[in-house]
Amino acid sequence: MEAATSSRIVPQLNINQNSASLRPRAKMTSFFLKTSKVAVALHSNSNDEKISIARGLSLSRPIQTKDLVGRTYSSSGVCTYPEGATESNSHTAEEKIGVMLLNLGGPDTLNDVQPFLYNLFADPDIIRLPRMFRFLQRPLAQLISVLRAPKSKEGYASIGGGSPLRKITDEQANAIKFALEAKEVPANVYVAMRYWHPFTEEAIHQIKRDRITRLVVLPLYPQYSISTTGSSVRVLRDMFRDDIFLSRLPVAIIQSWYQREGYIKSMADLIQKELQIFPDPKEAMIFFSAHGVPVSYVEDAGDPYKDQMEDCIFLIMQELKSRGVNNDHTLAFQSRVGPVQWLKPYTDEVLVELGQQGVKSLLAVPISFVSEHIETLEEIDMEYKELALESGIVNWGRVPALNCTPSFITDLADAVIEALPSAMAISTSDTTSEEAENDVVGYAVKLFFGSFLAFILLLSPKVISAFRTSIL
Ligand SMILES: C=CC1=C(C)c2cc3[nH]c(cc4nc(cc5[nH]c(cc1n2)c(C)c5CCC(=O)O)C(CCC(=O)O)=C4C)c(C)c3C=C
Ligand SMILES: [Fe+2]
Repeated sequence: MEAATSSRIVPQLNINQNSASLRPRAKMTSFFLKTSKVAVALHSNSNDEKISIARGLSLSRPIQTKDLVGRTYSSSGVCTYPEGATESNSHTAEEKIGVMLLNLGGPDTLNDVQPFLYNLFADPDIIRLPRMFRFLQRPLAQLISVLRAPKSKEGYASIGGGSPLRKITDEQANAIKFALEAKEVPANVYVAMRYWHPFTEEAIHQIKRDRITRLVVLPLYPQYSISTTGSSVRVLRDMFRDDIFLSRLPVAIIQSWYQREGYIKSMADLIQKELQIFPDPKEAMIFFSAHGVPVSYVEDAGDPYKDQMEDCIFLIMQELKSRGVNNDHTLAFQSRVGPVQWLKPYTDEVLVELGQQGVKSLLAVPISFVSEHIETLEEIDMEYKELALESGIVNWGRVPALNCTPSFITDLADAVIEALPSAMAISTSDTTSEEAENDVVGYAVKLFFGSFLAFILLLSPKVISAFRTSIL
């Protein structure tokens, strides 16, 4: 297997990934059902230079997929049209590109912890209740959030009284904006958090106000899980379906990008650098620690998260080997919550076992998230470090999160550019947003005159007499 340049883009918001369908290195399909005129306008835009940057990217091993209306996509995301398809020159309006970064969100202060936890546990993609028990979701969320808040607060207190996620995600958004500008693709970048401010709804509101004409949705989770990207995309799907502007907005959703060459190389760089700090770099075990999910997600709901995680680690190790780094490595899962079975092996148990087996040097690599957060700063740096040292490990190191590492940010900007041409609108109507507004006005006018006509007819002598006859 080799790292590809490309990311995976969903054809539909409700795509149900299964691991078998995810094995191809790079999968690019369009998001929505129908060609939008703006999508076509990309090809005829007078400002062709910018667009050609997006269109010209290609991969060494292109994989082609088709969308529901028969358009073909190369794995670089470049959209080609079936023979005979015509391109319209009618739309020359200026493109306004938006990038929406999906992230989890975290409490800004200790007072935010319980409401943040409530939002998290009220998500049916986090606590998956059988349909007939869904009415219990909110009361249960209230109960669990209140019970868990004291422990969580302790954790957040120990890392400075709140989550660093908002600040770091804002910095990443700015960095991606600059990287896109440097590649001559100016864009507005929005942060859309799932469980705390700025919420997805706030980002969507701003996108509408800014009159964005093309949107790329980029989750800040390298691997797809029902509980992370899946949950945010479900929320977006509901919003897009119910909104006239959004349903006509061409959108591309990148659903996972762990296999991108830029990401794999950036992770390998960080690991290689951190290994140098050990007294004997060759001896240190590379310990990948991923955020867990309940086993039922993978086994019953078909969450591709575990497969993607293993694939991701394979690619990073392959990259390291190509650089002559041949250290042992292992993967374990951290941060389990509640009484159900989570993905195994568990990080805390493996650390103890490794210590008992005589491993002396260990480099922890957080792998499911690209910013520092409570689980790196508190769980790994404090709890797991202490446990490892108690268990006999002598030399402990931890790879920092990617945050705004330039090679990583540049790669995300490339992912956005590659996704742009495949953006499509959900709407099956050919009307533009302006026409859609006219539609609304037209509908109101028809309603008014229709009612007026009905009123006159009802008062006409014939109708009145017919009415009298039928009543009497
Ligand atoms: C890819 C990353 C993540 C997956 C998968 C994930 C699943 C998942 N998480 C919980 C429960 C909690 N997660 C919490 C915090 C949290 N989770 C992630 C990432 C993933 N979660 C991050 C980055 C964070 C930290 C945010 C921050 O504030 O820095 C928390 C709150 C903290 C705590 O009390 O431990 C909970 C609870 C479940 C149940 C789940 C899968 C079903
Ligand atoms: Fe989590």
